[in-house]
Amino acid sequence: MKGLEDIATPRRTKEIIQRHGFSFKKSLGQNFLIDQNILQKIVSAAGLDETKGALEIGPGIGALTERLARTAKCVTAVEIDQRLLPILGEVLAPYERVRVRHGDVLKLDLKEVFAEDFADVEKVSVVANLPYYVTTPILMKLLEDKLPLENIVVMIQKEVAERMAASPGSKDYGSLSIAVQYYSEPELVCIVPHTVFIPQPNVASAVIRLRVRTEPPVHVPDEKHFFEVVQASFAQRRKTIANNLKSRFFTKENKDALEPLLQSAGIEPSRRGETLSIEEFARLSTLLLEAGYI
Ligand SMILES: C[S@@+](CC[C@H](N)C(=O)[O-])C[C@H]1O[C@@H](n2cnc3c(N)ncnc32)[C@H](O)[C@@H]1O
Repeated sequence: MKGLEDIATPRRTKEIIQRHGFSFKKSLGQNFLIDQNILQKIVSAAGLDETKGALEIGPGIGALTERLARTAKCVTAVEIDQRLLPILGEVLAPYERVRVRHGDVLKLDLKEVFAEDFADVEKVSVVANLPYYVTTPILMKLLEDKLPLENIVVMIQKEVAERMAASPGSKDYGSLSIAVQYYSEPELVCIVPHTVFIPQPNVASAVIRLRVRTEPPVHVPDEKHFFEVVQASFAQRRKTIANNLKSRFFTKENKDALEPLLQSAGIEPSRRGETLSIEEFARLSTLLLEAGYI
């Protein structure tokens, strides 16, 4: 917007915060962005244009929101902290296509939000600098609700981003990698230095893009059972897949049935869960279900 300094500069952010007497709440994961380049990278990674909508979670004082408002057709931003509402009302006043909703995103009916706010846009992406204390529940809610999303581009803790994008065989690969990769194709966009935030978080950060899949990469007869098998396989990382599955799904009487079943899925019983691909987990959970063990 002409004549208006961007929110995401150290000077304007401090000015807004001081003028409103705002104090950061660590318990709400409040680390605000003050760097134009990072904001540009986040918005570009989302592939927005004037036909698309953006859902932001946790707008703070609007640093990212104003960027989204300049790029997308419409923006909905959900903020839990009531103290930020008057600030957002003021700083976002120049932008017409922004709606701020007060509430906890985890309690919100997002299908309803989509129906009300995004009825006239072709595609919607979630774009956010997430509160780190609830990263995984928020992302799993977005993915499991099967919302019609194109991309999810979020700033999160670097370690969590690496786990989401990890491949089989890596130390970061686990049930979170499989859950995220079942619903999306993750890609690390960039690692972010502490200096782009006020106040600076005490963990490293990264931006990740999840391209939301229209169809999962594997077919499983029952998603709940599939994820149960995945969870069980990583229950104790040092144990073999056979031992983890025996402890979870088998009894003393029937445990000998597991090894032939693993063999028939093409999986050596001595392997560890962290070496199995999503396709192997799909085969395994289907066989376990068909044989009546789960
Ligand atoms: C890391 S800050 C990001 C602020 C702003 N987007 C920025 O980049 O400067 C996270 C924001 O999420 C808000 N928040 C925390 N928990 C939330 C929840 N459950 N639902 C909605 N917003 C939440 C916080 O109040 C804060 O404004």
